[in-house]
Amino acid sequence: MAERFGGYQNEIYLQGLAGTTPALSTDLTALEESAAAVLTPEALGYVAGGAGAGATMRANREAFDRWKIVPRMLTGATDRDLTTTLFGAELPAPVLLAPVGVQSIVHPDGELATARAAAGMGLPMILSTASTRTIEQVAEANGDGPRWFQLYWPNDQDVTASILERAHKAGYTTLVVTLDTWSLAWRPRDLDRAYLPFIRNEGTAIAMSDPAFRARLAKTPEDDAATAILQWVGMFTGTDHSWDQLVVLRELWDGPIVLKGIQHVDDARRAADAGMNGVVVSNHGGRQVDGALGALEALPGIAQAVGDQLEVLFDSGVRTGSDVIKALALGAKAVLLGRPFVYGLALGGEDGVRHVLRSLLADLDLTLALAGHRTAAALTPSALVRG
Ligand SMILES: Cc1cc2nc3c(=O)[nH]c(=O)nc-3n(C[C@H](O)[C@H](O)[C@H](O)COP(=O)(O)O)c2cc1C
Ligand SMILES: O=C(O)C(=O)c1ccccc1
Repeated sequence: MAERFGGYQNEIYLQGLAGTTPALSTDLTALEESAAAVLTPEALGYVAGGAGAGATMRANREAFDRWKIVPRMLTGATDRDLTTTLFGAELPAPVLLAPVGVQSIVHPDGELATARAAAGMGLPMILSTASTRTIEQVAEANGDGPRWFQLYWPNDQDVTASILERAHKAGYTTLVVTLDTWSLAWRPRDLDRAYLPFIRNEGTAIAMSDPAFRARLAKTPEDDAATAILQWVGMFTGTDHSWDQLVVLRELWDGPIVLKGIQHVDDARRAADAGMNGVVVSNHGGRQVDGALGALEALPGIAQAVGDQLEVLFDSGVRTGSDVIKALALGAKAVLLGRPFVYGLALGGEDGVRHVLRSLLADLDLTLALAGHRTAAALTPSALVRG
């Protein structure tokens, strides 16, 4: 029988009989405000901030608000099935943890806490290239949980090859190549504080522990951190690539490859033509092109064009169970959860991330049921109306 994620609701009410209420809100949209009380202004600005004037961050939410669920009655939705299959692996629910760099700025356990919480739920964690722990440390914390690796594509092929080899050896199964952040956007909340985590050596652990990266340095990062950091910035940011170069990654990675940051139908088609296995329809949570369309607006066209050839995933603005339902109904196979789990991490470490995931899945399970659907995988646009 499928796992009953909605059970978290009963658990919370029963704990209430013993006088206990949840340590963190069950309203994931409220967590940013709670996290503001525990984070430094720099870390909060980095996580919550977006590009430019924040128009695309707002557009992400507005795009969800434009679609409404039309609930159906007496459909026999008592026993739900949230499972989905991605690249041959069954997931308990259509949710992954988005790649988020520099997690030590919000909690000392950083990516290790996230890896433990994700493994406990059986949901894939996507480890960022800008992690504050090494590929191997996160794999160990993740144990037998599913794990994917996100690549910020270096401009050095030996370093790329070395990082991908390490990820493969450490049991990361799927490669996510992020295309929309080859350079950081104009982000006023960070600029006004002159705050950039990785020039303070936060989020560079993977490169600093990499033999190919270290071979490029005259002195070790331990002896000369400043030079190593500049080398990191030059190698991992500022270089765009081209569609032709994807063949290199195909040669270096023996497993599914997913392109993240796809927003145009033609780019989704090019991904399919280039032999890629999936795309994440995403605008990076409004952190890159201010004025770009809400990510959900891009989803239906892309799903229609390539959904039969590629796994179409989605992120940017997912906050509730109904958001997940909308994205699935509009053609996503699964969604990536971003900022909400980072706030959970900030507020409660591993327990905080687990609470956020359990809350989202309980909300998804109950909302799916009450909207009259038994399985998440069978959702179609007919579950929605544009209002
Ligand atoms: C603090 C922060 C760091 C991020 N770091 C990365 C990263 O290292 N690699 C990546 O592909 N995406 C990164 N992202 C983008 C997320 O993977 C995801 O696309 C985004 O958070 C979705 O938007 P949402 O959080 O508003 O739902 C980051 C997002 C945030 C908020
Ligand atoms: O801040 C981001 O959105 C992001 O993707 C990133 C890029 C480089 C290092 C850390 C995070």
